[in-house]
Amino acid sequence: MAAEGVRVEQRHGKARVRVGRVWRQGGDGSHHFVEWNVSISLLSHCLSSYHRDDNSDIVATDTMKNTVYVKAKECGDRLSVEEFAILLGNHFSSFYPQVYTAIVNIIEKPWERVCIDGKPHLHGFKLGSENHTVEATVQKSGALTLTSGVAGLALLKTTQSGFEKFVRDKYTILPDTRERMLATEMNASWRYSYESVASIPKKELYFSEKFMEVKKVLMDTFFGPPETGVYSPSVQRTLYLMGSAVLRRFPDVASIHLKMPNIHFLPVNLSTKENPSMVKFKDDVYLPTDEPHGSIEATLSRITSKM
Ligand SMILES: O=c1[nH]c(=O)c2[nH]c(=O)[nH]c2[nH]1
Repeated sequence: MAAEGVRVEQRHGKARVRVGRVWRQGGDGSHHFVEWNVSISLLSHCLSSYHRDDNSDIVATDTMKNTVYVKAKECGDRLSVEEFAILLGNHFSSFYPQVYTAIVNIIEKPWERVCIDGKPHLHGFKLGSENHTVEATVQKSGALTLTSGVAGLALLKTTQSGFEKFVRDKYTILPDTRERMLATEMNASWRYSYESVASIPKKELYFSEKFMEVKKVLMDTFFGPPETGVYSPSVQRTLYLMGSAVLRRFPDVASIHLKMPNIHFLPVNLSTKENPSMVKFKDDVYLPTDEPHGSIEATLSRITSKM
């Protein structure tokens, strides 16, 4: 809507609502625990608050924050972070007449059950490394887009990687190689094909299981078999193989975005006039670097033939 010749596109929400939830229902006395960082963004008809001093249509962001805790409390049974995001999105878009779209982002921290003397601890957890992310967009109609992801998955292999026959011009100094380290800190996100809240699988913890399986396919493809590995001719090629393996394996994944920075480990060579080979690089001593790094990303989806 335009007033006074000014168009307003707006949304409002609450960012970084942190919640921990324990479920103590295990028959064996075991506890389950999640830690979520929830961000909510609502698209709603509340232009009068921008145009005039009229807040009568605003859902207070403080109320959104409270709702996260109320809904966490109400979830008496364990649920996946995806289900919680959809539950919140569904609530906001259906409870308030003026809200037409709710976008819920959640980051789940990787708390993992510890093993003591080889035995899973009933209530002890340690923090792993990569986060589980989700974005659920829920429309008032019940239409859904659901994207899950893994953030900060650091992977490295010490061989079976090279880079050769690239563009060579007067600015190029990088030599061709068939022997280098390959390291990345990957962010991957994949969109599920479920298009409505009603159509998501009812199976308990379905998306938690999928998350583990997708991560496994990504890692298996990056590393190859344990004894032999698999040769990577470029980050681009490895990224493509990882993403297409996920599309092949999971019919309900419609597309996947992979962001794979190429984190460089530079060969170390040190010399003085007196000692020209103080340290001579023989694929052994490296200088790890954060910056600059290569940045390589792509989105893969199936080509559907229009027959
Ligand atoms: O796998 C790689 N892809 C590149 O695009 C690139 N560019 C570069 O300098 N090294 C590499 N390695």
